[in-house]
Order: sequence, then C-alpha cells, then structure tokens
Amino acid sequence: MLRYWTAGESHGQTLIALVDGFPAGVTIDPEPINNELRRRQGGYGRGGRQRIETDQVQVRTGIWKGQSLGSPIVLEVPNRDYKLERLDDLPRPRPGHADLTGSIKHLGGIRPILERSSARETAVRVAAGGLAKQLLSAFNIEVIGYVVELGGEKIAPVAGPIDELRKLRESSIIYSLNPEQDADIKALIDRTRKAGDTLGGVMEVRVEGLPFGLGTHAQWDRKLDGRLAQAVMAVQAIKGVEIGMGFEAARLPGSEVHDPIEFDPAQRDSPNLGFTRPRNNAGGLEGGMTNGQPLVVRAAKKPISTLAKPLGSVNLETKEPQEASYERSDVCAVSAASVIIENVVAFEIAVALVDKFGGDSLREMQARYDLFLQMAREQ
Ligand SMILES: Cc1cc2nc3c(=O)[nH]c(=O)nc-3n(C[C@H](O)[C@H](O)[C@H](O)COP(=O)(O)O)c2cc1C
Ligand SMILES: C=C(O[C@@H]1CC(C(=O)O)=C[C@@H](OP(=O)(O)O)[C@H]1O)C(=O)O
Repeated sequence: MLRYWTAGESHGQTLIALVDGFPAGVTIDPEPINNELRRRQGGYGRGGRQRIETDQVQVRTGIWKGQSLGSPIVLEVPNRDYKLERLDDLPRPRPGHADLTGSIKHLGGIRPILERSSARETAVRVAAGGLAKQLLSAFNIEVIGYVVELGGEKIAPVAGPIDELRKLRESSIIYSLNPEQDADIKALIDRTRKAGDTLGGVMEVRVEGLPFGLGTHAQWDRKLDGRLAQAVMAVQAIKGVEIGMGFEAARLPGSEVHDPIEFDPAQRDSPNLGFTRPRNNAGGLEGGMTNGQPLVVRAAKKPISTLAKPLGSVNLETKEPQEASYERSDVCAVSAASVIIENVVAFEIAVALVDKFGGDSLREMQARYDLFLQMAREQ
C-alpha cells in the first residue's frame, strides 16, 4: 500500500514527508519535484515568507543512483525561516485559524498549534506528489491543476490539449488557464491587500490518461471519489470538494446529468478502450472507480484567516475583547493551492494505481497494466 505522512513545523528546522510503499525501479529526478515546489511558492498575493524561502527537496532515503529501491523514501524540505525558539506565543486567536480550538484542545498556547496547522507543511505534500507524478508519467498519466475562480471572479477556461494548458498555466501569475485575465485579478488582489483583507477561490484539477477501474465500488474506504475528497479537503483552508458536475448535478434531471456511452473503434487501443462519452459530467468517476474519461476535481478555498485589518477576538489572558493578532500573512494563496491540490490528487491516483497493478516494482506494474488492457479489450 502506497501512503505518506509528514512532519515538521512552519518555523522549525525542517519539513519531512515519509513515503512508504513506493515501487522499485522508478527513475527519480529531484528537478521536477523542485519545479513543483517553485510553483507552490509562486502566484500573486503571497506574503513576506516566500521571499525568505527557496524550497528545494533533499532525498534522504529510498533512492539509489536515481532509481527507487522499493524501500521507504524520506523527502526533506528545510526551512530557512527557522526561528522556533525565538518566537513568542500569539496572545489573541485569529478567527478562521486553528488557534483558539487547538490551544484549548491541547491545554497550551497558540504557537504550538499554528506551527503545525500552517500550510507551510504543504511543501512536503507537494514533494510527495512530485514523486508520485514520476510514477504516473511511466503510465502516461498527467495531472494538471489551475485556478477557475478568485475572490468571486470567474476565470474563463481556455479549452485545448493538456500540454497547451500546461504551457498557458506556466505563463500566468495566477496559474489560470486564461493569463489574459491576470491584470484584472492582480488589481483585485492589490485592492484587497490595501484594504487589509484577504481572498479565496476555486481550483480545478484534471487528470488525463487514466485507465478504467482505479478505485473500487466494493468498499467505502477504497472508493476513489472518497479518497480524493479526503486528500483535497485535508489541505488547509479547503471548504468544499466537487467531482465533475458536483453540486450542480443535484439540481438537474438525470437525462441532463449522466453521460451517454458511445464506442469508437479507432480509440480501442487507448486507455479508454474505445468507450467515449459526448460529455463528462461525472468527472471521470462512476461507482468510486475511474471510467476511462478525464478526472475532474474542484475545490473551494476560503480566504486567508490572518487579516492585516484584524477581526474581533479575545485576549486569552485577560478575556477582554481585542483585535486578533497579526504578524504577516498571505493575502491570497489560491494559485499555490492549485499546485497543492494538483499534487495531492496525483498522490491519490498513484495509490490507486499501485492498488490495482501491484506495488513491488515498476516493471511488474507495467506488465500487469498491459495485460489488463489486453484482457479488457478481448472481453
Ligand atoms: C497555500 C496556503 C497558504 C496559506 N497562507 C496563510 C497565511 O499566510 N495566513 C493564514 O492565516 N492562513 C493561511 N492559510 C490558511 C490556513 O493554513 C488555514 O486556514 C488554517 O490552517 C486553518 O485550517 P482550516 O482553514 O482548514 O480550518 C494558507 C493556506 C494555504 C493552502
Ligand atoms: C510558509 C508558507 O505559508 C504560510 C502559511 C501560513 C498559514 O497559517 O497557513 C502562514 C504564513 O506563514 P508565516 O507566518 O511564516 O508567513 C504563510 O507564509 C508556505 O506556504 O510556504
């Protein structure tokens, strides 16, 4: 079983992801992982911290001469802003953050809670996703995340093949599919910063090249839609997850929601085995399994909790009303969130791929993948 955990504080010495169950024989290059880390640090509206950090992955275990060994892999991203012992506690909890509840739950201060609840930890989730992507690319599976809405402004998608979308996104300051809208969105973020406020948004992830049958209909905790929802919802500040048409499907009749099934013999050799759909409202998942269509997951991110013009709070010592604490903060991290979500989705797809085709070695997985496609075609 492929899985990972993370450790590390926002201003501690380092961050670590321990990836267990990663197959042997996958060629691993740290540079694409560093590229994911760079993208996660970018986007317009981030705060002073990103000027301090230059995230670089250090592969500590599990890889030898550029190949995975089949043993646990430790990925490390050190913090430059390492100052844990110099930091004081925050006196006034920030509404929307983990401060109040965490300090009560752990019978302590706010600092130990914010150090671990901070989205700084997503650096190593992204590193784990960047590793998983190198397994996925051996199966021609590609994962791409982008921003579709920011601060209530819809960002018009640009339709096109996935590699064009990738190029477009790389050129955008908000990682949208429509860089022409960047100037407007930038102005919106500038206005929000001036007002001491913050913004959220909606991100989408698309996965192409998926075979039929990742996930299962047979047990609740292995259904891929459920797994994806947990992975995405567990990213800091995510408040909603939709698959395909999502909530809109509840408002329309079945005839407008479900995707008719067609067959195109010309596509018989592709992972969809020739089964095509004139639309993809299901977002590539039916019955908790991939159905040969592109997977589409969307997530809603709430605005950043720390406001330069703080909301009302209570001083935890005196219990007197006082503004929430403010040190520094992002104003908007929706672009970063699109990179994070892309990578946590990539990891879950890799988990499902290993579940279906076995996880000891890449060579065995590929042989079983090819055999499966052949058997499914012949059925
Ligand atoms: C990429 C990213 C950057 C974030 N930056 C900040 C920040 O600078 N200040 C802040 O208060 N919250 C920030 N957050 C949100 C908090 O981490 C989040 O609200 C907090 O952990 C509470 O968890 P919850 O919102 O999931 O309930 C960020 C979230 C993400 C995904
Ligand atoms: C450090 C990152 O994000 C941080 C996430 C975060 C939070 O509360 O979630 C608060 C801020 O931390 P700081 O107070 O050190 O500026 C962000 O910068 C990062 O994404 O690399």
